[in-house]
Amino acid sequence: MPESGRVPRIAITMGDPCGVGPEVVAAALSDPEVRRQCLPVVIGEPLAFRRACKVLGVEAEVREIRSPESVAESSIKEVPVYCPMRLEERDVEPGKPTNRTARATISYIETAVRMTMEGITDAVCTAPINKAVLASSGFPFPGHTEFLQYLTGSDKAVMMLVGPSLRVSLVTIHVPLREVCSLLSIEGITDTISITGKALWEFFGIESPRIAVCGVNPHAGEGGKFGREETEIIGRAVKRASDMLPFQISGPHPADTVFFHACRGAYDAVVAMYHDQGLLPIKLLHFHEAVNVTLGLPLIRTSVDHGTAYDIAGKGLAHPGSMKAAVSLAAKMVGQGRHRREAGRT
Ligand SMILES: NC(=O)c1ccc[n+]([C@@H]2O[C@H](COP(=O)([O-])OP(=O)(O)OC[C@H]3O[C@@H](n4cnc5c(N)ncnc54)[C@H](O)[C@@H]3O)[C@@H](O)[C@H]2O)c1
Ligand SMILES: N[C@H](C(=O)O)[C@H](O)COP(=O)(O)O
Repeated sequence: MPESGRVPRIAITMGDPCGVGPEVVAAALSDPEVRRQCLPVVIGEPLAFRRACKVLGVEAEVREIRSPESVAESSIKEVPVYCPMRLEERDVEPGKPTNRTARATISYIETAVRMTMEGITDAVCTAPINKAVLASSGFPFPGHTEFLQYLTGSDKAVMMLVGPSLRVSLVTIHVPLREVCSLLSIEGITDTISITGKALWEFFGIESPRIAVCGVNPHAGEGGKFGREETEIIGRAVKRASDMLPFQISGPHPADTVFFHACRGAYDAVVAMYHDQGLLPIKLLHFHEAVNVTLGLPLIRTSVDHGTAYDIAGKGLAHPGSMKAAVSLAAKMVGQGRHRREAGRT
């Protein structure tokens, strides 16, 4: 079947098997609406997935597949699970990861990316990893975003969180607050605006994206009195991006009010300067329904808006809303991307 006709195949990584990942994946895949939109393949440990199904009372037909290609043979009723690295019971105990758990977690991401780059699957959707656990096992990347940039050989990856009424992209991602201002550059901000606008057009069906860019200081610097980043860096990036790109770009806006207007429909996305500036408003409004999307890669990647939540892992308490939304958005992005490519050919 041609790529354009097939139901989107989504490689869903289980994330840390000791976190809430297995539960939210199992719950999401038991939702008929999610299943209608895609053919999923779970990349992770079957022990953890079966345990999650049991805790939730989900009756899933779990089929372990021996090779990634076998996903194509799955029936609509089954949940194919591919396991690139076997673990034992002691490695998947909720809240108690081991070094082997960390290595397996990394192998799930590598496998999902490889499958998608090879065209076996159409998108990657990831359940949460624990960054501190991975770091203590020697993993050199701060999170998925930076690892995916490395695995796909991309120049830049942009983190965008997508909620029902707000989309937010970040200029800096997993860095200490004290380093943020020294990491802001005209080029970096311009590239973030550019990648954001292109993604809004390609994957979200927005013909002429409206992008608001935040300042970093109180009142966007108050004309230089509260900081000069707005006049010397951010304002120049907004000017350069407006000259170069076919989008409606404005700013620097005071960050304390721009999100209020954005979530009421004034903008299609807000570009924030640092992690909590952008993620705080969206998680406040949309925790359990927002999706983390990585832009700038040669593949589609979505993820949940929450972490491993060890405090509730294995108890059947984790809200699956963000995981459902992440799978669903990945499928929609596959469809919208195909639509744009096909329209470009006609
Ligand atoms: N997509 C990802 O891989 C991702 C996203 C965010 C955080 N993390 C990582 O997760 C780890 C823990 O991070 P954290 O403690 O800051 O955030 P967290 O999201 O794991 O937990 C924060 C709070 O929210 C609750 N919570 C989280 N998910 C929930 C859900 N689905 N349903 C109900 N309650 C939920 C937790 O119980 C906790 O009280 C860190 O290593 C962090 O880096 C990973
Ligand atoms: N910054 C994200 C959040 O707070 O939701 C989260 O840490 C996930 O990041 P990666 O997708 O890079 O793992």
